[in-house]
Amino acid sequence: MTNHIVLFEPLMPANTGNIARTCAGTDTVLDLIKPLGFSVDDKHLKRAGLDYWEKVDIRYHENLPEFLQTVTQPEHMFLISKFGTKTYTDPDYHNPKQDYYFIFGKETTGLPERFEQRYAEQALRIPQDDQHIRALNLSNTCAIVIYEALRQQSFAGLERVHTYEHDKLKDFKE
Ligand SMILES: C[S@@+](CC[C@H](N)C(=O)[O-])C[C@H]1O[C@@H](n2cnc3c(N)ncnc32)[C@H](O)[C@@H]1O
Repeated sequence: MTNHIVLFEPLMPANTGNIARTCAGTDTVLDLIKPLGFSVDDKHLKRAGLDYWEKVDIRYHENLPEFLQTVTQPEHMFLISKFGTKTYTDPDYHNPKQDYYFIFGKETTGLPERFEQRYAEQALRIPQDDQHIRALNLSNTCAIVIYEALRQQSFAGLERVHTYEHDKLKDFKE
């Protein structure tokens, strides 16, 4: 089973850097659909994700149709959209034989309307107060959704208990 975070035409390097860090920490593949709003040498991207970039399985796609050709199980592809009529916690993500794809829109305009309409049944919303904000921050939504999938997968492959030499809860150091 592989989880994928898919970013459609991301614009802001700091967001993508943060998301790369989340991917590195959760063994999640990062699919980037071009055009990107930054160069991979961008200093903001590096500042947000430099230590992690090399540790992430990053796959670049020239455009949305090209990305879609790589999805072997379209029924396990989810559009993360505030227009979704289902909640991101509704689907079952726990099957170890499946790959799961979570597709996020660009910071300004989200996902293309036609794409949202075509896969409306697979669009998931993260509940929010629409009177106060128009949308959540992209990198936060990635973390929210991937951790729900991981929770359902019993955090397989991740350390539930830390492996650090120094234990702040136990070792007392002046
Ligand atoms: C800043 S939002 C873009 C908002 C854009 N105006 C739109 O129409 O979607 C960037 C991306 O974050 C995700 N997002 C933000 N808030 C969300 C929410 N409440 N539910 C689901 N996805 C959300 C979506 O993937 C969205 O495409």
